[in-house]
Amino acid sequence: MSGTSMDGIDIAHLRSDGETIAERGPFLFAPYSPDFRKKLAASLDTAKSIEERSQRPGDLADIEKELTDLHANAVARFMNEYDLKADDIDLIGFHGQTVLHRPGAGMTVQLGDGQALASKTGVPVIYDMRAADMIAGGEGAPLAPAYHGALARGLGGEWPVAFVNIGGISNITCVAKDSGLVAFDTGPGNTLIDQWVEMKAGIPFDQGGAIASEGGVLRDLLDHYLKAEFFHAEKRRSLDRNDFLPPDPSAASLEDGARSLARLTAEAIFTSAAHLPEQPKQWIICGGGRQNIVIMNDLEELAEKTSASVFRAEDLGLNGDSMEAEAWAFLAIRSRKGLPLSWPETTGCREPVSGGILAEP
Ligand SMILES: Nc1ncnc2c1ncn2[C@@H]1O[C@H](COP(=O)(O)OP(=O)(O)OP(=O)(O)O)[C@@H](O)[C@H]1O
Ligand SMILES: CC(=O)N[C@H]1[C@@H]2OC[C@@H](O2)[C@@H](O)[C@@H]1O[C@H](C)C(=O)O
Repeated sequence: MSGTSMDGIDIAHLRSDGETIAERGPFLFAPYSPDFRKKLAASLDTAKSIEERSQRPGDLADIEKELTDLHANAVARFMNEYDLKADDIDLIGFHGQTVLHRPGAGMTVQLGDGQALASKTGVPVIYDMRAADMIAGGEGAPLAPAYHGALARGLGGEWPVAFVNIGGISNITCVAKDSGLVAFDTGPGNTLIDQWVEMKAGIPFDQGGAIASEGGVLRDLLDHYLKAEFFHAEKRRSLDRNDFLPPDPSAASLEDGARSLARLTAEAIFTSAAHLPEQPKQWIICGGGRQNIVIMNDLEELAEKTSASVFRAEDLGLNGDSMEAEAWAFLAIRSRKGLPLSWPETTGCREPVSGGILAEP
């Protein structure tokens, strides 16, 4: 799995029948080099000219090849580190890198050559898992909810339970005790914070929220984002990384900007969650944003108003870094068995729909 923050490749090993989780295995993160991150960032602009999803304008074909090779190398490292052979792995779930996501136009593009990954690793690969959902009228995202639902069944405590993934973009899955899942993207996660600290100080992210904790919230800056139609529209929709852009560098000091954008991440989650049929009693936070103490404190403050509790995934024995990669393994198994990856309540598709393409080595 390589997410919208474009920081690297997450690899997780999962044993499951696509319904329940038998075992969560080891995890490895293979970071991209600063050079490759730059290439990926530039590829988002190049991808804007794509009119048909198989097109690879400019250097996108080269980047796709490099990305696939990096994934194959990361899989080899993972197998070596954990003493696994190709025969020990039934399937690889391959997300690829989203470079364009336009649900309104029914188009989502992930770079990544599933066939080449299967040939290089010697393991069957399931890839392109978002496309079928879009053909069925869905947003193409989020897809992790199927896995959040399976994880929730193993938890105790009060219901409903919400899983919030704070990655580049944030998304929520709300699981009620006796009914299905409701899920949607909630707004900016870490991307704006990453872009802001990069722009102002040349650093890739605000480690631990240290910069934000030195700043103050600029309410006007925050309200400008929260006024966006995305938060108030009747219909929930999925986000492209470029749907929200960072503030102008002159808009704030480094610290106040980081503080305000951290607050935005937290308030965006609660503003979007107001569209849920029922408010969660437990909030489980995963994704890199859970490491930002300022975001976490803001979430706790906002949850207190509804007498709900906020947990880091680790508090409940889960792994907030590997969860998305585990989800892609789980989805690959479901795809192989023809089980749904998405439902009307998770992506807005017309009926439950499976998806993904199988590539044999
Ligand atoms: N120690 C940390 N302190 C603060 N922020 C962190 C820390 N570690 C990671 N992050 C943030 O988390 C981001 C990566 O999160 P994650 O890997 O969950 O995103 P992703 O999976 O790429 O995105 P998405 O879920 O949107 O697809 C980084 O870009 C950074 O902003
Ligand atoms: C198009 C796309 O890649 N969307 C990502 C992105 O990152 C978070 C959020 O936006 C979510 O909708 C999705 O990823 C997660 C893993 C998902 O589909 O569940």
